Amino acid sequence: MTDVDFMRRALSLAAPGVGQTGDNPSVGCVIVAGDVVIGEGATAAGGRPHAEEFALAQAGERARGGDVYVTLEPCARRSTGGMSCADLLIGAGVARVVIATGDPHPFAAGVGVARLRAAGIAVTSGVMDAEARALNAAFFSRWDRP
Ligand SMILES: Nc1c(N[C@@H]2O[C@H](COP(=O)(O)O)[C@@H](O)[C@H]2O)[nH]c(=O)[nH]c1=O
Repeated sequence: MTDVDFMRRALSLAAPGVGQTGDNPSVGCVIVAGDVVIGEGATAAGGRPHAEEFALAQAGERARGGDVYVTLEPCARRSTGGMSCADLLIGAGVARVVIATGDPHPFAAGVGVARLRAAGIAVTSGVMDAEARALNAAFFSRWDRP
């Protein structure tokens, strides 16, 4: 299985939620140990919880050292005041995060990636970028506006 295979699975988790997540984009997340999926999830209807929260809850302790595939840069701040997904991933001890595309929202906008890297997590971005942007086209056209 390749990065593209797992990202395709994450995108397919996010697809049914498009249009149901309010102001939030619909995001998919898959956590893998070796080649085995140990957790997965998508943004809940209404926009919360986030995809990573579901996937981490399912993976539990097995997430340590795992690879995470997520269709959007993990958030670095929450409007609800809870833990950001970047901090949750760091706390879980994952080894690598593969991201389809950056989050233009001011609650992430490069800060999520920078925080993961500062914590020693390997980050790869741009895997199926165009597909991820097309999936949440309304969200991206709203935030990418100058
Ligand atoms: N839906 C979604 C994200 N959405 C992003 O999270 C931020 C808003 O957080 P909040 O208002 O607290 O729900 C904002 O940057 C938005 O683009 N992020 C993720 O890591 N995973 C998810 O599943």
